[in-house]
Amino acid sequence: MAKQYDILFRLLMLGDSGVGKTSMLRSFTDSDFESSHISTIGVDFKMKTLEMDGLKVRVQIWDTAGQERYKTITKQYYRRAQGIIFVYDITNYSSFQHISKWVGDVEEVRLYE
Ligand SMILES: Nc1nc2c(ncn2[C@@H]2O[C@H](COP(=O)(O)OP(=O)(O)OP(=O)(O)O)[C@@H](O)[C@H]2O)c(=O)[nH]1
Repeated sequence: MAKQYDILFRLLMLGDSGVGKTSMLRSFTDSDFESSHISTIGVDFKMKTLEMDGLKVRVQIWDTAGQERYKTITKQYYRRAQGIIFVYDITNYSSFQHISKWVGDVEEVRLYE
């Protein structure tokens, strides 16, 4: 059976609830947009395989819930990611200010592992 990919990247999306994490991901993997906001429960993921320099690169993107109540679940994924996409809503200044809090949460988990 042909190999499905040559390289796998695991990425994680973090940011406040409602900033558009799920929407960005759907747009990237399915070229689709949903106008209603259905909050992610815990963690969800989608994949996309891209061809780069003759290599099949599979990107596995983990979409986390922005709501505080899911923090215990979402933190479990901080360690496993090779890259993190911090998302804010350009029309919501506090969601931008909170980016430093999200970065701090990641540092807390990754520095003390
Ligand atoms: N106008 C506009 N609305 C957007 C855009 N991106 C997302 N939205 C809307 O913003 C709302 C929230 O989007 P989601 O992608 O569900 O947000 P989220 O960050 O995944 O939220 P949680 O799962 O609760 O953490 C939805 O109603 C989307 O339709 C955008 O670029 N422009």
